[in-house]
Amino acid sequence: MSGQDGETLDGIRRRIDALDDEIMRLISERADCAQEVARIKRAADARAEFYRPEREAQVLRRIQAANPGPLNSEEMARLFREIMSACLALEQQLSIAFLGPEGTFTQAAALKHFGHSVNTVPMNAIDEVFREVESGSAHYGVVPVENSTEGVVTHTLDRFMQSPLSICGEVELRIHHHLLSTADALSRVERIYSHQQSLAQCREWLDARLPQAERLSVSSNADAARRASREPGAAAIASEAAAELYGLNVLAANIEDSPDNTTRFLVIGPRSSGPSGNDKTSLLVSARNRPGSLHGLLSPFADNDVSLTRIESRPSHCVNWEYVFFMDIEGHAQDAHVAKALAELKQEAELVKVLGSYPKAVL
Ligand SMILES: O=C(O)C(=O)C[C@]1(C(=O)O)C=C[C@@H](O)C=C1
Repeated sequence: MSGQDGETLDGIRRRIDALDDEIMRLISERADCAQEVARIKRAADARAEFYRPEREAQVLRRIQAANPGPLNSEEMARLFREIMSACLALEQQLSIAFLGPEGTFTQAAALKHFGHSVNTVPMNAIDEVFREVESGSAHYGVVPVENSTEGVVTHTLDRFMQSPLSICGEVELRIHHHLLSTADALSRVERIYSHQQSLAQCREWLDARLPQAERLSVSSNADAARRASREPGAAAIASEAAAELYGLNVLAANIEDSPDNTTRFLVIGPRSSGPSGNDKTSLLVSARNRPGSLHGLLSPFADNDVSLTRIESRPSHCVNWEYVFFMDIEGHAQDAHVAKALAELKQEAELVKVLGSYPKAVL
């Protein structure tokens, strides 16, 4: 057998072997560099942070911009994410608390962000993820914050009102829902378990294809998959990972109503990230109780050319009928124009808490 210019299959495979040797040598050299970086960080500060989200974002953005193909940029970044994950594990073995159980989209988001060389630790609730990181039992946590079709996860926003933790990253994940069951046909499905957000995201498909089946909301899609694996006649709406983990058949794939159904997750940790050159800042702001106060909260951004990309109001839980605003703005709190806007905002607002500055999601 020979290729276009007469090279035999054996010949190409010999070339691949030689390239693999070279790739391995280069990865090992890179890992040596990471160990050297760790020594420098340790010498500078005994309690040094080894994980540097801003540097990781810069590495991945540079790789995506320089990628010559034929692999697409997302795929190339995914490979480098794993190399970096393995290098970081040589510096420090990270444990990452996530909203479990095993097989949730939040776990997929944690692995997408940190790569597979970390320990992911499932928690039963968003509150427990926060507590695990607050107590120092886990280095970082990953929690869902908003979905493109169903809106914000209010539990996560509310938890920031009391938490000393900062946001140090964000992850965006395209969400594909599958109908999973031990049954082998749709006609045998009597009950469907899923998280209420997933049931909502597949409402039209369910109305059209399984109108007679009972819909039951449970704490997570992975919990739904676990139930479906035990109960005849039951199905779950969950991910492909959950299908594998619980040994279920995919009765129907990609049943979400919106084809670009995306969920955004936040990475929480003891401090926010340094500037990466393309960042976001999340704020918790409460207005003074006087006329025009909302206008006063927004004008510092307009006056300093800072884009406000999201504003969400939530009851403050301190005083009845008082509200706090969660805001996302473009830029890092250390960028001069953002720092100026924040200083002006502090003059206007009752309270301004910077929840964190962090690199915009890369992949
Ligand atoms: O540059 C650093 O600070 C490193 O520790 C190296 C490295 C990498 O492998 O590129 C590893 C971990 C950090 O999170 C960021 C980058």
